[in-house]
Amino acid sequence: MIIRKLFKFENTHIVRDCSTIRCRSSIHGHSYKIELLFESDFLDNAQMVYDFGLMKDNMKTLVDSFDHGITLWNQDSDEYIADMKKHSDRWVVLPVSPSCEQFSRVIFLMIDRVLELTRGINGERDVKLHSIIVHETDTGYAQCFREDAYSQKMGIIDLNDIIFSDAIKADWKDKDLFEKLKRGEQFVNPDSV
Ligand SMILES: Nc1nc2c(c(=O)[nH]1)N=C([C@H](O)[C@H](O)COP(=O)(O)OP(=O)(O)OP(=O)(O)O)CN2
Repeated sequence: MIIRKLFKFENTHIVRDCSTIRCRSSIHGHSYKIELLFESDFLDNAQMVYDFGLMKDNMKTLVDSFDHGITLWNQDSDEYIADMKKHSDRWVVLPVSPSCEQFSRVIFLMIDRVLELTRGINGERDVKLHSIIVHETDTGYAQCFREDAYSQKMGIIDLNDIIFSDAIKADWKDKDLFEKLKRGEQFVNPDSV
């Protein structure tokens, strides 16, 4: 069975080198819709695959980190990156260009790591991240499956190369969340949310 949780955020970017002129030459924003799809053959003690409420802790924190921020590609010009950081407290630097394809890969890697490191305490079994869908507009989306997220052909993405600004981290309940994720520390789900 597959279950799906939808999150939303507002984010701005420029996507260098694409064919769409407005997209490559003007900073613009999107109201992103992010779908997290999980699968399991089993149900937990509440006869759910994975309680939606549990997704509103670390998973939502990471997705919401992009809200009202600008996403920057670390290969963009130093001048552009410095200027954007000067005018926006909330920025994320990625090792990849912020197309919706790469957004979906980045978010897959983060959510997959959270799931891998989180111990469920309500009988959750064999829950796997099926895919991430990133809707950039009402008419265009990318869906990332496991093989895409870890694809050498598309380029390996290293979590160590993702940088959240201090203003973003200041909003996190656990300021050390991403460091813990990168170090592989275990999380335990609460019994109530
Ligand atoms: N495969 C991709 N194509 C495009 C991406 C992308 O991430 N992946 N991104 C863009 C731009 O960001 C652009 O803002 C969105 O393009 P488009 O779908 O053309 O947006 P519109 O709102 O103009 O779409 P309509 O269907 O005409 O309303 C470009 N391409």
